Amino acid sequence: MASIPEYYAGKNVLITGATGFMGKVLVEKLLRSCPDVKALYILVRPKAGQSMKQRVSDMMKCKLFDRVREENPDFHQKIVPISSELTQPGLSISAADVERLTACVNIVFHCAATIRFDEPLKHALQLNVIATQQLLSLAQQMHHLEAFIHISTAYANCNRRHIDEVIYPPPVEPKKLIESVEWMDDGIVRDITPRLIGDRPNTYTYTKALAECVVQQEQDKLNIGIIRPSIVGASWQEPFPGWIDNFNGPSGVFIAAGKGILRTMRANNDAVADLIPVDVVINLTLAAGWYTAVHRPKTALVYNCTTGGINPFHWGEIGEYHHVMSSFKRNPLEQAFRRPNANITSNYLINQYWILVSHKIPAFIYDLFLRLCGQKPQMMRIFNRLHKAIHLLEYFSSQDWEWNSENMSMLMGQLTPEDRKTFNFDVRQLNWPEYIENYCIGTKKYVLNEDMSDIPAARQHLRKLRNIRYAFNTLLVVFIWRVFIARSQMARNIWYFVVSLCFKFLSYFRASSTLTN
Ligand SMILES: CCCCCCCCCCCCCCCC(=O)SCCNC(=O)CCNC(=O)[C@H](O)C(C)(C)COP(=O)(O)OP(=O)(O)OC[C@H]1O[C@@H](n2cnc3c(N)ncnc32)[C@H](O)[C@@H]1OP(=O)(O)O
Ligand SMILES: NC(=O)C1=CN([C@@H]2O[C@H](COP(=O)(O)OP(=O)(O)OC[C@H]3O[C@@H](n4cnc5c(N)ncnc54)[C@H](OP(=O)(O)O)[C@@H]3O)[C@@H](O)[C@H]2O)C=CC1
Repeated sequence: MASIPEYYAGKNVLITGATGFMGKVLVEKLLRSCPDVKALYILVRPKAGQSMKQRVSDMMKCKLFDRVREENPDFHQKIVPISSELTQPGLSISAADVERLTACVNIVFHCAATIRFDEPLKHALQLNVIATQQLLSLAQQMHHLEAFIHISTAYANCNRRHIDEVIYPPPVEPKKLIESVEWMDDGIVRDITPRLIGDRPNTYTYTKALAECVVQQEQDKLNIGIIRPSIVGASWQEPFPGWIDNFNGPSGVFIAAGKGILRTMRANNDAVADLIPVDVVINLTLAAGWYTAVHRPKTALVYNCTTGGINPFHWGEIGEYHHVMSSFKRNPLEQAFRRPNANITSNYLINQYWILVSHKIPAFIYDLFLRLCGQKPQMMRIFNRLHKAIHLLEYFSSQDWEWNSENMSMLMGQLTPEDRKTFNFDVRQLNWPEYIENYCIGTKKYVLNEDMSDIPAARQHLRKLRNIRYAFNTLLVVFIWRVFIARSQMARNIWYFVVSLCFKFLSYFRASSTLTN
């Protein structure tokens, strides 16, 4: 049987979402580890005033491609951009491009989606469900298609506690919902959204569940694989540790904590923090593409791509052992607002207390200071945005899910020893403290584009912040002393009583230690 690189040799691959976080890693890994792949057709739209070509050329200059660029400087010749806006009829692919794709594509990876939690339902439906439907229709016209791999999310069924590798019945028949929403104006759809999504937290998980159902409906006509990653984080090993390029999920939280802005967050310390490195997801995806094409399973196979059941890591471990905080103290971010020191609690009231004391009051004081210096206040605005993001994420950090990941283990068993190394998705080998350290460094280097040579200056800045805190605390004690204690006879009596008690306690200890010696 062909190995994974042998299978992809000479194949034409179609990828949606190639300009996104996971899509880029998929393109890079295919080019690097399957060097004989024939061509990668990527569906790209023009965006933010940039043409499709410009976007693709910028993407290929990205540091992520350094390794493949070194190994094969002409790698870009294998990338064929196809102009496409997925929310438009026919995915707005030109007739000539449709002809080209249907004539040659052998395998499709569908990564594109809107992953925003606050996306209006109509738009989320358009992109996550209708575009998937349209892509499936296009796939059916492809004469040489061998596999269709759809990227879903492990949280598509987050309304369940135990999630098997099956496609659950959809909350509503997607076709009916699409037809009804079509004629409604945006206001009506907004009003009925909470009723529709029911016990799911957002339109993202809801539409991803519907998309799985749409994909399943084609399982008799296509060879389908569905990958369900949990919380996708920075790369573990490939192409280098710690690569990350966005603020989504935990990355934004880590950065906010590293900058000393985020000081408290609600999470269940005992719940599993089901992070999964992006390179693990992509290795599994490529292996699943190979397996689906070679073995042609009769029904769509679902792969829960998670770590919790195999090598669990808990939110409490991030807080308790301060993996994130200690990493940012060793490798501080530039111009931190305060020293990194975030507290994780599951208690709503304690969290609210810290939000007031450690977020709102410092933001108010800082904004006051900015106003006095004649500058525009900004901290309160930053905190409001942070609270909005955190509020949307807390659903995922406050609960526990159990995913069955048997298909992931089954797939691993099917690989040759060589493929198991090249396309490693064995998360038992993952060392969490080391991974989190590289993740934090990755946010500094690749998301914030900060230079590692500035670390001594950043450490100096943290020392300055610590001295400011000591000075502030001393001033506060003196102030409290002056205002509350020095002015009241009773407070003074209590104070002297406490001091004399401490003194007696100390004398007793000194005496007893002299006796034992
Ligand atoms: C030490 C403690 C550890 C505890 C750690 C717990 C982590 C618990 C993670 C669970 C995670 C589950 C994940 C499910 C797994 C999926 O299946 S899928 C993918 C997950 N999807 C996402 O994470 C998308 C979530 N993000 C959103 O929906 C939108 O960005 C938001 C949060 C609604 C904000 O929307 P918006 O106000 O329009 O703003 P947007 O333009 O997106 O960003 C505004 C600013 O906020 C920043 N920002 C965006 N996202 C974030 C963020 N997550 N955090 C902070 N800042 C952010 C942006 O950088 C931006 O800053 P500027 O560049 O303007 O300075
Ligand atoms: N990140 C995560 O934690 C997780 C992600 N997933 C799933 O993985 C997949 C990839 O996620 P990720 O890479 O993080 O997401 P990104 O947001 O980084 O990428 C989304 C991709 O979809 C493309 N896209 C969005 N809208 C359109 C459109 N209208 N027309 C054409 N292309 C469009 C984007 O293109 P453009 O650059 O033009 O915007 C981009 O390439 C998604 O299906 C997501 O549900 C699952 C679990 C967790």
